[in-house]
Amino acid sequence: MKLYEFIVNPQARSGLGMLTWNTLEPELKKRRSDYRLYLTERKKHAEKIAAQITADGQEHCIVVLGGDGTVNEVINGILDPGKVTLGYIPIGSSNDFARGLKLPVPAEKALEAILNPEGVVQIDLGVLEKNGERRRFAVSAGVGFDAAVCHEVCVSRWKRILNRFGMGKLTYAVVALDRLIKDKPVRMTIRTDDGTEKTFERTYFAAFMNLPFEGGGFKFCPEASPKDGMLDVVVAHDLTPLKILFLLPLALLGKHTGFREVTIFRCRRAGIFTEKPLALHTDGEPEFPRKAVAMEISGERLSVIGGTKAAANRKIS
Ligand SMILES: Nc1ncnc2c1ncn2[C@@H]1O[C@H](COP(=O)(O)OP(=O)(O)OP(=O)(O)O)[C@@H](O)[C@H]1O
Repeated sequence: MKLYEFIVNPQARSGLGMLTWNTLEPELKKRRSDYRLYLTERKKHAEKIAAQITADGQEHCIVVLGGDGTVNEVINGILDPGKVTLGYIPIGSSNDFARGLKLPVPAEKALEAILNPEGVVQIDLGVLEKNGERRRFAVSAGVGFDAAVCHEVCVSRWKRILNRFGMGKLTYAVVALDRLIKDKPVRMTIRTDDGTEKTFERTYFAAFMNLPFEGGGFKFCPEASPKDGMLDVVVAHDLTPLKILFLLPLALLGKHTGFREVTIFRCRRAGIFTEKPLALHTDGEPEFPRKAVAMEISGERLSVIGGTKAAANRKIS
């Protein structure tokens, strides 16, 4: 019988993680499923747990119950992504991993799809490289404004307050407005693996995307695919704050792409250079600010349990 290793973030979405686990565990017991439970106790604990589980070099089925941040920690702890099948029960505030892969969101449905899998999707993983250190990402990594928003969301009391009303996603909008007033755009140069160099004089952010959505549903790179071995890059530059306010709602629908202040391109690897250290994130988790970083598609692939048969076989664009 398959052993499911459940890594549960009890604090995801301000405590919903534990409540959700408590409603799902009886179902596992009823079905006599073979499972082990690991509750995360602090930041980066999921990474340690995933490292311990996979240290034997064998194949494992790891089920994550949490948000995008917990998924990020788990993929960074895994020894060899090629030997892991990942199930996901999305209960975070943003859920861009589930959204991008069209995974079922209601916890009962997500569990059902994991226990009775009708297919898996093989996805690429991205890597952010800084000072010799490598961090994998599944959804996206960003430099600048979007990362500064992630930093602030992590410490924001708004997230706790809005999560109580099931509106945690709104935190990103509230914090983004605040940053918009405070942050000044900077000069950024991006060098890609095909030898192209692009310089943007007044850059708000650059996001390197493996999946189409980040920030709780912003469809920044509508064509991003986790299966094409490429990163889709979106750069927001030369904007006025007013124009950003105009474009952000359009970005929820992926309708921001035709504007000249939004540059989108594709690459396998990119070096990013800025005049001052900028905030960074991988899958919404803040990283230490740097002036020079690299992003790339890692070449590793991870199997993710799909939803229904239709979802598992559906072409993920
Ligand atoms: N027991 C814990 N106490 C406090 N923080 C924890 C605990 N376990 C994990 N964490 C941290 O909680 C953070 C957020 O977790 P997660 O991403 O799962 O939920 P979320 O923030 O609600 O969702 P999303 O990332 O989708 O917005 C992660 O940075 C993780 O390290």
